[in-house]
Parts: sequence; C-alpha cells; structure tokens
Amino acid sequence: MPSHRYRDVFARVPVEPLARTWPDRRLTRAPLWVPVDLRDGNQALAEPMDPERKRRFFELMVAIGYKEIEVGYPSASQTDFDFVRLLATSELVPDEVTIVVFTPARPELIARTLESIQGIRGQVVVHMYAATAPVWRDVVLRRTRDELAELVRAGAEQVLRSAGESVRFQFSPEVFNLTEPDYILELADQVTKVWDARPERPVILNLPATVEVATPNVYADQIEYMDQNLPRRDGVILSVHPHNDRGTGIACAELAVLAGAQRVEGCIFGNGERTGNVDLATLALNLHTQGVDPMIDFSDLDRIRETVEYCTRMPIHPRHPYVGELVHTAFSGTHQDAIRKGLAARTGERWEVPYLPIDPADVGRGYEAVVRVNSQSGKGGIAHVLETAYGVQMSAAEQVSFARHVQRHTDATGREASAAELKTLYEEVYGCSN
Ligand SMILES: CC(=O)SCCNC(=O)CCNC(=O)[C@H](O)C(C)(C)COP(=O)(O)OP(=O)(O)OC[C@H]1O[C@@H](n2cnc3c(N)ncnc32)[C@H](O)[C@@H]1OP(=O)(O)O
Ligand SMILES: CC(C)C(=O)C(=O)O
Repeated sequence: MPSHRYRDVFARVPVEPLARTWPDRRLTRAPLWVPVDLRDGNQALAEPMDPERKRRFFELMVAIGYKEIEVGYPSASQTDFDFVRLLATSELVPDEVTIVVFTPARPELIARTLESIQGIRGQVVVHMYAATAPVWRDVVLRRTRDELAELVRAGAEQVLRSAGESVRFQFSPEVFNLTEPDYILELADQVTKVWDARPERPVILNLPATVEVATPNVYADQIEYMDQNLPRRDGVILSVHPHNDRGTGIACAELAVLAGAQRVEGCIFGNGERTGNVDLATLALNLHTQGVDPMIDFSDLDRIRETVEYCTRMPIHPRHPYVGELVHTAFSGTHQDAIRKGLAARTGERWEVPYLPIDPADVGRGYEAVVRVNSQSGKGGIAHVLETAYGVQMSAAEQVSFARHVQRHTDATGREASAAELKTLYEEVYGCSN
C-alpha cells in the first residue's frame, strides 16, 4: 500500500497545546440536535428528494421532536426553493420549531436564499458557509486568507442587511478540522461582531469535520480549544457537524460534546456524502442507554426507518446500530443461553440482559427475534424458541438430546431453522408436542 502518499493530521494542521478537560467529563444531557437530512443528506442522494418526500421527512422530524431542522439549500434547485417557500407560507412549521436554510457566501445565492424565506412567520436560521482550510483556499476558492475573510465579512453583512428580527445567524468554516485555529478565531471574531452575538440572540458557530481525517481525540481537542478561546463565547452556540470518513463520526460527536459543543448536526441514520454524516439516531440512543433522555422519540424505530428508507431510497444495513433488522438477534449458542437466562432473571425496571444493550421494546420491537436458530446455536436457544413460540417445555435432558437433532438438521440444510421448522422436527423426534 502506498501509505507514504499520506500525511498524518499533525502534519496538515496546527493542533494547539491545550490543558484539556474533556476526558474527565461525562455526558449528562442531550445537546441541541439539528437534522440536516433535507440538505446535507439530500445532496448525497443519486435522486434528490421530491417535494412529497421532503415533506414526509420534515413531518417525521417534527413528530419525533426535533426543534431545529435544516430544510434545504434554496439556491441549489427549484425544488429546494419551493419547499422552503411552502414552509414559509404554510402552517407546516409548528411555533416551537426553527428551520435552517443553507447558503454559500456568494452574493447572488445569499439573495436567492433570503428571497426563499420572505414573509416567514416563525424563527429561521440563515446558515452561511465558506471553506477555510488551506487546500480549499488555494485550490478551490483561489483566495488568500485576507481575501476569504473579506468574502465572509461581506456575506455576513449582506445577510444582516436583509434579515428581519425573526432571523438568527449561523456560520460554518467548512473543513474546520483542517483549518489553522488562529484563522478560525479571526473569522469567528468577525462574524460574531457583524452579527452582534449576545446571549439573547446567539450566533451559531458550526465547526465541521467536513472530511474526517483524525482520531476523535484530536477533534475533541480542536473543539475544546475553540470553547476556551472563542471571542464572545457567551453569545455563541458552539455546534459540530462530524462526517464519518474514518468510521468514527459517532465518537467525534460524543467527544466534541464532552469538549464543549452544545449543538450537533447530522442525519437520522447517517446518510450523507461519502460514508455519511454522523448518525443522530445512534447518538440519541447511545445517550438513552446511559440513562440520559435524548429528548427525541425513537420509540417507534421501525416506522422512522420505513420513512427514511422511502425518502432516501436507500436500505438500512441489517447491522446498523439500534435500527438494523438483526441488531437485537443472537444466533450463537452461548449468547442465546445468556439472553434467555437474563430475560428470565429480570426484576423491576432496570435493564441488564447480557448481550442486549437496549430493551428492544424501548424502540418498539418485540422479543420474538432476540433468539434465532442455525448451526451456531445451542440447546438454550432452541428451547427458548420452542418455549416462546409454542409453549413447549423441555426437560434438561430433552434439551440436550433435541439440540443434537437440530444440529444435524441445520448442518445439513446450512440454513436458519424457523420456529415452525423446529416444532415439526420436535414432533418428528418425540412423536407429539408436549
Ligand atoms: C460541505 C458541504 O456540504 S457544502 C454544500 C455542498 N452542496 C452543494 O453543492 C449542493 C448544491 N449546490 C449547487 O446546486 C450548486 O453547486 C450551486 C447552485 C450552489 C452553485 O452552482 P454553480 O454556480 O454552477 O457553481 P459550482 O457548483 O461549480 O461551484 C463552484 C463555485 O462556487 C464557489 N464556492 C464554493 N463554495 C463557496 C462558498 N462557500 N462561498 C462562496 N463561493 C463558493 C467556488 O469557488 C466556485 O467558484 P468559481 O467558479 O468562481 O471557481
Ligand atoms: C458546511 C457544512 C456545515 C457541511 O456540510 C460540512 O462541512 O460538511
């Protein structure tokens, strides 16, 4: 492998020395969540969502409790523009929900974005971004640091000039994680000054790991450094937007919250460009399994999954955390045995069943699928299936002997044996069901 072609993160961006405190902190409450499925998720789809899909997705997000939702990139397409117009001119946005519209720092596209929210009743966040990392400055935007700072200042002023009282402001230095920290502080100072950041009307400063390039501790250090050094800190909502290129988007988000992030952007099951945005459902349910209320209702996870799959036209992997079809299922014998004993030993509300980090019932699933039988299974799992599906009670000796029959059967077929198949086999072996 030509690994010499790549440099580690420390060779690409200065990571400032830091008296870090995040490793000693705990996650004790949910951050502000902002699903960006209708913008960042949407821009990753081969077929972007049509108006009906956008609306269905939006209504789902409102129904499960999101209070701030990025709804589109109005200057990107007529569909995006029209959807924002629909929200601005209808009753679809409840009073307690704020929508976010996204724009690059280009004057004509800012103007189009502001046009899309004309006459809106409730609160709206105008989210402006510009890529700030050196390669993007030099190669993509072809601007020096000062020239790019000027573009951002002009964009912030344009937004301010045309925005009414109901507008709040957000800035994202795209590729924050590869941008020099002193430059981020300079831009943060500039936008928070132009937008008059104060606690009563805070500015959202969103620090994306646009392309994930480092272990999560590095991102956490970068976020804590900003938390400690940002100008007008009490007038800023510090937000993060992790992607999942190294497969550690979840860890980046969790450590970033420990490090001082107050708000997290992502997509509900992690859709997004390349390997996706951070997965908001996983983040929320991770909190739930630590005893922290995520403030979003995932109690009917399969309904949420069906809507997301319909809107994105993409299936969710069977091993996807919490929601995958197989994540509450054990095929392997010793795990089935432990689950069976754990389920039987339950007392009270506390959930401590081996190998099941969450009670499937919390997310609307039953217990039928927690144990399924194939050639990797053992007597405990087989007995569990027959008992729960048909009330068959086997003695310890019978369990041992029947398991040998099942093993021969599953070895011969190479397949899973359903509860019905097990019952038929049981009747063949013992003459009748007990
Ligand atoms: C990390 C992110 O997710 S950022 C969001 C990315 N999402 C999208 O791009 C989806 C929607 N985008 C679009 O529909 C189109 O790209 C549009 C309408 C925004 C722009 O389309 P076009 O005018 O055809 O330009 P194009 O797509 O080629 O963009 C490149 C231009 O934008 C400029 N640009 C890119 N980002 C920014 C920015 N944040 N602020 C200002 N200018 C920018 C580039 O420098 C380039 O300018 P140049 O042509 O002078 O070199
Ligand atoms: C500009 C922003 C928020 C973004 O989508 C990203 O950096 O990934």
